[in-house]
Amino acid sequence: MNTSTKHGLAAGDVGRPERPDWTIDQGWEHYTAEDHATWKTLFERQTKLLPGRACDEFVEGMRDLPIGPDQIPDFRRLNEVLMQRNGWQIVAVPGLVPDEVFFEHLANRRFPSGNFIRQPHELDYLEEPDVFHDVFGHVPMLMNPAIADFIQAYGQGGLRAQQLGYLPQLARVYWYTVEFGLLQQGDALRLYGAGIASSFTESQFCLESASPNRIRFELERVMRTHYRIDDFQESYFVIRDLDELLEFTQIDFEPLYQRAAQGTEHQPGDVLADDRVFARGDGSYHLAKRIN
Ligand SMILES: C[C@H](O)[C@H](O)[C@H]1CNc2nc(N)[nH]c(=O)c2N1
Ligand SMILES: N[C@@H](Cc1ccccc1)C(=O)O
Ligand SMILES: [Fe+2]
Repeated sequence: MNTSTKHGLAAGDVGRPERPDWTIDQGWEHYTAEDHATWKTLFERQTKLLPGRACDEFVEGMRDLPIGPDQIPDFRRLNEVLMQRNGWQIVAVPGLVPDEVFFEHLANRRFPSGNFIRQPHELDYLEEPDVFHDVFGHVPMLMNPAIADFIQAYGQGGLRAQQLGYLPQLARVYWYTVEFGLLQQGDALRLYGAGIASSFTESQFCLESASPNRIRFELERVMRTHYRIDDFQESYFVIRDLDELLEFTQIDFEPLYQRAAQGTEHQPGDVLADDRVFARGDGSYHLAKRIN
């Protein structure tokens, strides 16, 4: 089987996963020199940007992992470290997998990662998560105990939200935390979301541009808020620290889902009267009482 094709499927097998859980071999031996060179380009430009922008926990996770510029990481080696640290492992998948498959993996502390890498002409934009987004963006954070437990609980919560019929509300929580979350670190804001940690342009935009809103995270508010998949976020939501995520795992989401689904939905750029918004002055952020 040629596992280096984008979807990792053998000929004649198109559209059908080889295993019911959609996992495939990473096929590390099949990466080409060009694939490794793409990784190196992405790794080097992103590593320069992240000090002072990514939270300390991201930098520490990266430091402790066998992830470097020269090669696309081998999941077998990542798993030795991750498994020993907190029982998580990476499994290779051909791209986006169905929601229930995704949740089932997360609930069992398996993180599905695309095995393919983007093409040189799509360094800044791609539609499906590739190995750079999944490994560079997500895996350092998975080394952190709070994120490790939160993402497992999200998998369990996903299966429940599906049964209750509130998947859109739950997916927004994931989007505005694990993918695009900011947190407070001293007087500054830092990024911890993988979607911004792995993006050359958005890792700068989310912290330095005057244009997006940076709003104190509030669960029900986030559950009501649509997000953009085709452009920079218009709003980022800010948590106090990663332990705040653990508090969410203890909350029964069902009543929040019900209220969020009945109430008004918000567009990505909306700022509401009750929002607490971070404003920037003199290089540090402070929480404005209210901006409107
Ligand atoms: C709602 C859910 O979190 C989301 O849509 C899932 C679906 N399948 C996925 N599949 C992969 N490989 N990676 C992902 O991030 C997701 N996200
Ligand atoms: N506590 C949530 C589950 C969950 C945990 C963590 C993140 C998201 C959701 C529930 O009751 O369903
Ligand atoms: Fe992601």
